[in-house]
Order: sequence, then structure tokens, then C-alpha cells
Amino acid sequence: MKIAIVTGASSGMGREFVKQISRLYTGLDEIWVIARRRERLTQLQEESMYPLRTLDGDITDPKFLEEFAYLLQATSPDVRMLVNAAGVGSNGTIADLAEINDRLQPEMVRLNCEALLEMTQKVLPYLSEKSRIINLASGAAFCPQPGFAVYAATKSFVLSFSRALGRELKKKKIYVTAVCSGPVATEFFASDTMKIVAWKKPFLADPNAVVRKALIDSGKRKKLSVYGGSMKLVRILTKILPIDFLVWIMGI
Ligand SMILES: NC(=O)C1=CN([C@@H]2O[C@H](COP(=O)(O)OP(=O)(O)OC[C@H]3O[C@@H](n4cnc5c(N)ncnc54)[C@H](OP(=O)(O)O)[C@@H]3O)[C@@H](O)[C@H]2O)C=CC1
Ligand SMILES: CC(=O)[C@H](N)C(=O)O
Repeated sequence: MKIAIVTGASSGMGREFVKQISRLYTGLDEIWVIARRRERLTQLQEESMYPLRTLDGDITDPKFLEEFAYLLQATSPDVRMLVNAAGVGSNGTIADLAEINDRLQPEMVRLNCEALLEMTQKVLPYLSEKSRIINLASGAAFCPQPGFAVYAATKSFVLSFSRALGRELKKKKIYVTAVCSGPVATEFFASDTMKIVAWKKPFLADPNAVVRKALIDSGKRKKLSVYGGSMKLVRILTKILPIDFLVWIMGI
């Protein structure tokens, strides 16, 4: 059974990946969609040409991860694509966010880094030649960001992890792409602790376009998918400017 697996499939870019994978890829038997909001995943079936297997649960929950591992073992699928899209962010200083809720930032690390690693580890034995992993990192991975510190650090983890994993899997011809986009118009910015800052608003990208580029870049076996001219420029600047200057700019 050939499948694709998408985490964070109930909204934003994860949802868009399911729709576009369904349109662009032939030969799949199922897409496994993962998120906590079951009704959203069920509705998604209307937008997919492939049968969806709805796995509703919290990917930071060890029980969910155990059941997921058991399902993989029981069905032994040929996973053609894994998209790790589940992720959250909060902005504010580390001290302010800790005062609001001291679990907020540790849980962000647990979801954005640990759960992504756990999902990847579990799926790895079921990936075969020419299969793909797409990890949602962010342009925030390129540089430390005072006021968005833990989120940016989690995304640096995702980028670094993706690059190294891609190298490790090269011999097996399994290709890993880290998606490093700027702000994208999704529910990501709808939470009480994640407000989009004013200067980012003009740069908000359409999730449809970011995901389309990610799938094209993954098809081209690119290690990074960077959407839009402004984010490409940011990437170059973060390579050439001194780190202290960059951190100062980001903290203004
Ligand atoms: N929006 C942006 O500007 C950018 C986002 N990114 C990254 O892209 C990824 C997708 O973000 P985006 O689509 O914008 O955000 P959304 O908020 O729209 O989607 C996040 C998804 O993650 C799922 N999710 C959250 N927590 C859990 C959990 N504990 N277990 C399982 N699923 C969970 C949510 O589903 P549910 O609540 O149903 O569980 C939802 O489907 C994230 O990793 C984000 O960091 C990268 C660059 C820019
Ligand atoms: C939320 C993101 O990841 C985005 N790149 C941003 O910096 O706003």
C-alpha cells in the first residue's frame, strides 16, 4: 500500500499539502492525515481524490505515537511522502511568555522539534527509494529572533535536522526538503499568544503558493524551499551580515 502522511493536516499548509498531493501525485492508495481536530480532517475527504485515513490525536502524546507505530507495523505501508507540518508559535519575550504560561515554550519545543523527530523516526523504516520528507521549518530558522526566540530556535533545529537527515538518507535515494518561508496567511496567527507584527503583514504569502513551490522543490530534490524574493534576500543577508548585527536588527 503506497501512502503519503501529512501532520498538521487540519488547517493551513498541512491541509493545502493534502489537497495538492491528491491532485499532483498518481499511484497512492491512501493519504494519512494527522491533527487533533477530527471534524476538520473528516471534511478534508471532500477535497481529496484519495481515501484519507484520519488519525486524530496529539502528536506530542506518547500514547498517540505508540498507536501510530503500531498502525505502521500492522499495515507495513510504502510511505512515498512524509510531510511534517504540525507546529505552533508564540511571540513575546521569553520572560513574558513564561509569565503567561510556563508550559507554552516547553510545549512548543516538544511539538516543533521532539514530535517532528518522533514522527520521522517512526516512519523512516517505511520509506523506500525516491520517497520524500518535507519538513516545515521557516525563514525564522535563518537567524535568532529576540521576541520570537523559542520559535526561531525550534525552526533552526528543523532546518539543521533536515539538512543532516537528507545527507544520511542520500544513499537510500530518499530526499529531504526543509520549507523556509516568510509569514503565510494561516490560522497560525490566530492564537492569543501569536499576533502578526505590523511590518510582516505586507509579506503574508498564500499557503497555496508556498505549498506548490515546496512540492515542486521536493520533486527537484532541493534541500531548501524558500518562497518569495524577500525571503531569498533575507537568507542571503543572514549569511553575510555579522550575527550580532542581525540579532540587534531582529530585536528592534
Ligand atoms: N504561517 C506561517 O507564517 C508559517 C508557518 N510555518 C510552519 O508551518 C507549519 C504549519 O503552519 P500553518 O499551516 O501556518 O499553521 P496552522 O496553525 O494553520 O496549522 C498548524 C497545524 O498543526 C496542528 N497541530 C498543532 N498542534 C498539534 C498537536 N499537538 N498534535 C497534532 N497536530 C497539531 C494543527 O491541528 P489541530 O489544532 O487540529 O491539532 C494544525 O493542523 C508549522 O510548523 C509552522 O511553524 C513556517 C513558516 C511560516
Ligand atoms: C511564522 C513563521 O514561521 C514566519 N516565517 C514568520 O517569521 O512570521
